[in-house]
Amino acid sequence: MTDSPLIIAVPSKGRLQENAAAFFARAGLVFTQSRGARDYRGTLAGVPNVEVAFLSASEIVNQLATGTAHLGITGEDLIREQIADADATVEILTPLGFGNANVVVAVPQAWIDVRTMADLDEVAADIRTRHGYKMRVATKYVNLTRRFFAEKGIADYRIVESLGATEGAPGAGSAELIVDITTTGATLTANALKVLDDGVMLRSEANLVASAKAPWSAAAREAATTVLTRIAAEEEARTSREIRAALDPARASGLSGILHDYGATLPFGESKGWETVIHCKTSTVFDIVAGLQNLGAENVTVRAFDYLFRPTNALTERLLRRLG
Ligand SMILES: Nc1ncnc2c1ncn2[C@@H]1O[C@H](COP(=O)(O)OP(=O)(O)OP(=O)(O)O)[C@@H](O)[C@H]1O
Ligand SMILES: O=P(O)(O)OC[C@H]1O[C@H](OP(=O)(O)OP(=O)(O)O)[C@H](O)[C@@H]1O
Ligand SMILES: [Mg+2]
Repeated sequence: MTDSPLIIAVPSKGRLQENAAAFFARAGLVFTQSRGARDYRGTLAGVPNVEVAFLSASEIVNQLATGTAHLGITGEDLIREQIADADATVEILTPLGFGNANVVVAVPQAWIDVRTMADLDEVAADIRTRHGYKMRVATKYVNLTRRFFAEKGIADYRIVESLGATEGAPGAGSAELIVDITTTGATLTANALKVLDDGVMLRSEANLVASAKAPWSAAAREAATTVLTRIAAEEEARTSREIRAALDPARASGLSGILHDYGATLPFGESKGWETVIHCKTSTVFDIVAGLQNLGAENVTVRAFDYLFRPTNALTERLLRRLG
């Protein structure tokens, strides 16, 4: 236990696989897969005490919840659906900007008078009197659906658990409406379904998630710190730029206003001569360049980085704070 390795769960199939692999690669984290192994497992090149488990997005949630894996990439929809008290069990370290999809309530387009969740009350009553059964909702998001319908005051319905092709259920006659995940809406449209106006239950994306239940040995913490530090350095690099310019020392006092206005810094301290080096957020580059030119700066260059390592980073801090 004192030196049990860090286990990172990575999507091995489906919507998140490619983006997750690209995300780790950008951070300089390269998987080496042990071929022929019984287990679908790997390691991280150059980072000791790490085991990589290649799993489906839904199994990753299970392993984070039970503490079998320490870190994982998975969709927030699955976290909220599969873990009853997610905030007590896992720490969502950061959203990753891919795997975006909404969990929605959708009904047949033919129901022209049904636009909101409140309208479902009348639909349920109508189905009861006409057919003698409860309104049926097809979904694999059973827990999210129960929670959302309760919040909206809809109680007279029954869930029909669906394991695939949920959008086909109304057409097939096995349910009246559905709850499912959607990105482009193409599948809903192809099945003549529409999302209710207030029917977006959750806006989901892929997240980097830590388990609060896993055995966080000293070795696992150290490996996690290495991994998170690289991920943070890649993100910091992507969102930062370096500006270099020749600035007359006699006019350098004008610099502090610019730095203050745009939250920029002098990474090497105040310039001794003409050469001035600034770090700033990517979005502020051209405003700062204009400010420098107003001060008479010349030969202004802007550069991007591969990695930018700061003394601390939000990801590692967040994890260590949670682990106590
Ligand atoms: N259409 C979509 N666009 C973007 N992300 C999606 C989409 N559908 C699902 N996702 C995200 O990817 C996660 C995994 O979905 P995916 O369908 O790839 O899983 P899977 O491993 O194929 O498992 P299953 O066979 O149960 O669907 C979803 O829970 C969601 O977070
Ligand atoms: O809004 P859209 O862009 O059309 O995407 C939505 C579809 O994508 C997912 O299915 P997937 O293709 O993963 O197949 P699955 O049902 O086998 O998981 C989801 O379950 C929807 O059916
Ligand atoms: Mg799928």
